[in-house]
Amino acid sequence: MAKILIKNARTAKGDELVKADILIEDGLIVSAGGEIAEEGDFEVIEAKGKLLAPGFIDVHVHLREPGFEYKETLRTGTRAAAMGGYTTIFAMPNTNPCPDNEEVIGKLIDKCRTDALINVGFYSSITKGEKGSELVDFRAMMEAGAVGFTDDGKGIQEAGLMYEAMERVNEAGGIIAAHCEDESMLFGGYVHEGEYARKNGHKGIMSLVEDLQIMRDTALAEKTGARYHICHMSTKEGVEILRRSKAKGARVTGEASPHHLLLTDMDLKEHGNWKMNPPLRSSEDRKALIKGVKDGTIDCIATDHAPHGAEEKERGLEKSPFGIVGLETAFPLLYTNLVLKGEVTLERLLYLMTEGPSKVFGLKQGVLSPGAPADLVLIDLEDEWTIDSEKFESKGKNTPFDGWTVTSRIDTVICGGKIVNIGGNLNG
Ligand SMILES: NC(=O)N[C@@H](CC(=O)O)C(=O)O
Ligand SMILES: [Zn+2]
Ligand SMILES: [Zn+2]
Repeated sequence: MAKILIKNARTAKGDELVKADILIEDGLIVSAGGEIAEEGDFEVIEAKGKLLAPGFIDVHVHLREPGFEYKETLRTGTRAAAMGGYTTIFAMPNTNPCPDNEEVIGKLIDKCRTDALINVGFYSSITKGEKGSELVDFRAMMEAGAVGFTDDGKGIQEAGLMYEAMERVNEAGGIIAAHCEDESMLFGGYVHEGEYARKNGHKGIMSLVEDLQIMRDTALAEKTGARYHICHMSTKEGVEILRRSKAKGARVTGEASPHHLLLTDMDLKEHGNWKMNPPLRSSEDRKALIKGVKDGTIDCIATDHAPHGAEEKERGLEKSPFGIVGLETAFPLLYTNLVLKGEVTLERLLYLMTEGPSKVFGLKQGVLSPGAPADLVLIDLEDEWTIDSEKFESKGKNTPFDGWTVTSRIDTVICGGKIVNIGGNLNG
């Protein structure tokens, strides 16, 4: 494989951008930082001061294959990811069939060889068919390549079942990623129980729906010693419980999604594109998530990219399915609205999209060190553009951010030493 030298890029160090060249060969980083002489037989990419970072890692993506190919496929979802600067994504198992056995997960891993533009990892479900009763064979699923275990889309309703799952996942050396939702506490709610729901006559979802399972599961993780990761955290109480559990030494981590970091229930509109699970919460919740992002309580940012058909999302807040897309807008939205507004540093944001998730799942990606996979992104931090969902590579156009103007654009994406996105043109 060809050698590539990227000249005159810049990396984020504290509040500064420092000049960096990077040399890659055979799909790996050979050296990074400082100046590298232009001698030898390699392709040179002139970065012209663009920001260089490890390719982004998103540990929470819905690719919808098999079973819901009209919403997304391995191909369209990984193309969307490559547009967003991602080089590694983990796909959720709420598909049909569901990867709860070696055969289904094996087929998905195989199909990625032809269909995926970037690295894809697959979660196994925790229970057979995500039905919440019979546990999968955790060891066998890990041997078949599962990156973790989740029943995402649903919470595990019984404490005893989660306890047993943690015991077995721990024995197998795996990690549970939990969608926290106590269904007995829903009472028909579909948006946050807050000001917007009250004013507009909608049924609310209490924060407790999420917090009760976070309390229960952190207690179970403390008892069992299992690796436990909280998906799409949305409440201030949840952040505080995670902070306390970490202080006790439990092996617990958490992720937050761009929409929960940027929007509140008062941003809701009467359209399905503002409906997701967990729902947009209050401004105190949003502030607590940002605090968690800054102080290290929250370990990574994950989009929870959840594409749906346009007609499904036309059914309004009450009747449309939960979920919004996120892969193609995450970095520009967060850079524009958190970094440029002084809420979070660029270095911290990048950490949460690279090394943070890499550490949670024990990956070799996510760093710019010699020997690491050459998964890289170059970003133009000055370019200003307006989000237009019609231009998405994703089949899902369901975003509340349509029409938002953002600063920064993903310019080049290299995955395993191969250029997969150059100036928005995808390769492969
Ligand atoms: N987040 C969502 O609102 N929807 C997800 C399921 C999930 O992540 O819980 C989906 O599969 O559409
Ligand atoms: Zn979920
Ligand atoms: Zn999800």
